Amino acid sequence: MTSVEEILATWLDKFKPHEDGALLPPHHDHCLACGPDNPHGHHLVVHRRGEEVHAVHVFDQRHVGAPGIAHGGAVATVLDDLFGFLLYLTGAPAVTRQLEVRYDSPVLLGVAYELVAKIVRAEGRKLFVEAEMRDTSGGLVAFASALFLRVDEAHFRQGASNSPPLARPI
Ligand SMILES: CCCCCCCC/C=C\CCCCCCCC(=O)SCCNC(=O)CCNC(=O)[C@H](O)C(C)(C)COP(=O)(O)OP(=O)(O)OC[C@H]1O[C@@H](n2cnc3c(N)ncnc32)[C@H](O)[C@@H]1OP(=O)(O)O
Repeated sequence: MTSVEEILATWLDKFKPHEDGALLPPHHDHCLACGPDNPHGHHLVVHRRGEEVHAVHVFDQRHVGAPGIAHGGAVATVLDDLFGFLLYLTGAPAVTRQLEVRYDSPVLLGVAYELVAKIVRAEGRKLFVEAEMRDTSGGLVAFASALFLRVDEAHFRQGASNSPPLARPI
């Protein structure tokens, strides 16, 4: 498991400019939504597309809610994390202060969906963002809006003494 200090050591590199079309780096290797080394994760892969970020994503049986349908919390996780890739376009880390998800249609397991997120407005530390998830016919299946707040390194150091986690499942 990567420690907070190891993540901090490489984090600022990720905020260097990324070209249009570039593959954007995961937040860290064990991030629940985008970390390639998290066996429970979504392994979200995200590219920059102009001033937006873009992904094609398939939920699998690990994310099941009702049979055959993705759990709403899993959908929210992916949308929240997609917003986290917009931060690479802003040049500064931020965290979710509020997230709202509208579920328009069931998100089916094993089916590809297209996700796009953008910054709607920036006011000081505040970033107002929106995302859409569409099926291959272009139908809107989910819409999310969120407020992210810029934070400094001290915010992330709050997890340092707990990484890897001290608590164990009982
Ligand atoms: C440089 C080094 C970097 C190192 C990086 C290390 C590794 C990083 C690894 C991975 C990063 C992953 C990145 C993306 C992953 C996906 C996103 C997530 O899952 S993030 C996790 C979930 N979120 C939290 O855990 C936040 C928990 N909350 C907090 O810690 C605090 O609430 C915090 C810091 C976010 C804000 O606290 P306050 O006390 O600083 O600020 P307040 O007072 O709440 O609000 C500031 C302003 O915002 C307004 N505000 C608050 N809520 C609002 C709302 N709902 N609508 C409109 N305005 C609102 C307020 O009125 C205020 O405005 P006025 O400054 O006075 O103008």
